[in-house]
Amino acid sequence: MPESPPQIDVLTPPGRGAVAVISCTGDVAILDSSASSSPLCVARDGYPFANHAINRITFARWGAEHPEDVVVCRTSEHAFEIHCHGGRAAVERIRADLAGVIEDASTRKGSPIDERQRLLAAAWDAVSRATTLRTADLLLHQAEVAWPRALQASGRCEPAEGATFSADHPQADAPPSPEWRAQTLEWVEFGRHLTEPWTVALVGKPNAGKSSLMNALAGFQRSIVNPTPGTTRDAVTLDVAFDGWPVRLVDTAGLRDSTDELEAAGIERARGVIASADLVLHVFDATEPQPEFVEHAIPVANKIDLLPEFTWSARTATVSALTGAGIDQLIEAIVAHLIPHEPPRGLAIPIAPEHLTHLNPET
Ligand SMILES: Nc1nc2c(ncn2[C@@H]2O[C@H](COP(=O)(O)OP(=O)(O)OP(=O)(O)O)[C@@H](O)[C@H]2O)c(=O)[nH]1
Ligand SMILES: [Mg+2]
Repeated sequence: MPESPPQIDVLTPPGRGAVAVISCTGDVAILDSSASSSPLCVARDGYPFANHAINRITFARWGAEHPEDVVVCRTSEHAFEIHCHGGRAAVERIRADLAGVIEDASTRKGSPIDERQRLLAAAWDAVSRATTLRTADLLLHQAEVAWPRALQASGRCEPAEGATFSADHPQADAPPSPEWRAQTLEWVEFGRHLTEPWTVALVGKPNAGKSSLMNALAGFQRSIVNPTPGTTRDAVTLDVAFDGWPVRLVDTAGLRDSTDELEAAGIERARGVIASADLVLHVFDATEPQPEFVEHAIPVANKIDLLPEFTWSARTATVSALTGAGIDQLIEAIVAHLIPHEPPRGLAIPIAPEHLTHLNPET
């Protein structure tokens, strides 16, 4: 059975933090070696990491160019941790550098990381980027069951004549089967959103109650609410979970012709948000005439608490951001719109860019 390649995991949760912790299975000596002239990381005490005691922390500098202060700790003979600045760029740099030396070392050892190992590592990496329990469960199923199975099935691992079949010796460069490819490519967007939230933009005229609605959907005051039209000047985002699905709400500046330079810039930004959102909620004041709706948007009649009675078309959501009436139904409508179906359990779907490249080698 071939050795499994070292696994890199970010242990700190996704999002901003002061410090991030990256764990890596494998020998810490990998930090001392490098295919290029300088080692990946140098301990402040000058000793190679391989000489350091287990569970002792060591201050170190990461990288020769723009070095970064890190703390390295061997946690066992075959694992170590790197504690670094919690910003996304620092984490990504260390992860990429580590992946690079692991790949170099495997190639030098004459056991290059094959396609199957790379695809499985990418799936596990996606698991570590889950932001909700629901997506974590789906991603775990992908990494633990669906992808390993897909890489054994569909003719990918047909043993050569006379050879014994082994799941650990797949035919690394065999193309994905056309049946699986056709089925799984339907789930590209769904798979992407398991690690990146769906975006829902709230747009509409000034004072319609977009910021109030964002706060009502979130359950707390995120966006400034004011009777003065033109209060929100720039897009305000908030990450929430609806029914366990990660959703990024984007509150925008009210859409109107404005001579105010700052407000006009905000409105321009709002149009950009509309173009890139997965779903648009077009919020309007229910006491005012119904506007012409943004294409593909869900119309949302707000302030229904001010109306004794109302009749809107079935596709219009009716809410009061003030009293909370209709908010739960609106959340249900948002979820039904964003996630009308889920892939069948067991089907391996693309959850990392590496999976897409594997399925579409020409791109
Ligand atoms: N009665 C009632 N008032 C509401 C409701 N929602 C918002 N308002 C009021 O309407 C006014 C405008 O609300 P905002 O949430 O700031 O409106 P907006 O659409 O974000 O406005 P801009 O940022 O200026 O584009 C505030 O005075 C809110 O208190 C509602 O459901 N019922
Ligand atoms: Mg606002």
